[in-house]
Amino acid sequence: MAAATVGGGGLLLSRPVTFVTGNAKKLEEVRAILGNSIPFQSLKLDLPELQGEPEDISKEKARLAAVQVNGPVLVEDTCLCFNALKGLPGPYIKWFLEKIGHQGLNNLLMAYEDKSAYALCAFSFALGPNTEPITFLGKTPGKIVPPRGPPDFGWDPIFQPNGYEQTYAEMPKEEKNKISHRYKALALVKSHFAEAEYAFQTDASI
Ligand SMILES: O=P(O)(O)OP(=O)(O)OP(=O)(O)OC[C@H]1O[C@@H](n2cnc3c(O)ncnc32)[C@H](O)[C@@H]1O
Ligand SMILES: [Mg+2]
Repeated sequence: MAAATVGGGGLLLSRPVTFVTGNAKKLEEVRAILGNSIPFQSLKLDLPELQGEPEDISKEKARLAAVQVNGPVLVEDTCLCFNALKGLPGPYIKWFLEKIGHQGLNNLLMAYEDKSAYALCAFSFALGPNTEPITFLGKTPGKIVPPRGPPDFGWDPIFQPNGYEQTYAEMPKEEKNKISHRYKALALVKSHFAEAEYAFQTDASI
């Protein structure tokens, strides 16, 4: 069993939460943003790239991860959505980026005045296999610009958040982590964990 109720209304989880991702940069940011607020371990696993609406993709990712881990899991799926293209590439940004790169993504918007976009992060948490995942969304609006800054992480060089002169790539990491789509979604994850009062069974308590 993945979880049991404990005194005080909290849930006792049989294992620590596993954050499943194949992306080292994501993991780095999640670690930096969460600090010690939620104890988790990570598992490098390339889950299938699914199709559909961001929230549904994230939930399905959590279901697949929970089966693999056989315990509580956290996953996330990130979208980069162009308003002129009605939200595309959205969840398909990974392949668009891989195939056409930063310049190609700029070119997609050449026919449009509107360069506005938003970064969307959908975290899903599942207590274990056969449990319905809960999803937390974080969204940061901005615009698509010609690449500026170190090309360390995905599309960071072409995304300039509203209210900033710098792209995500040009900003100090701490600054990105205060305003990012990932930060906003994780703030909701943290609140959920605080409210749910999950307790984690350690070896000592088994
Ligand atoms: O294993 P998972 O967690 O799925 O990792 P992934 O790299 O496959 O990630 P996604 O499926 O969420 O695809 C999102 C794409 O956007 C990129 N990406 C995700 N977050 C980003 C961020 O904050 N800044 C820039 N690029 C990002 C990422 O490198 C992918 O190319
Ligand atoms: Mg992926």
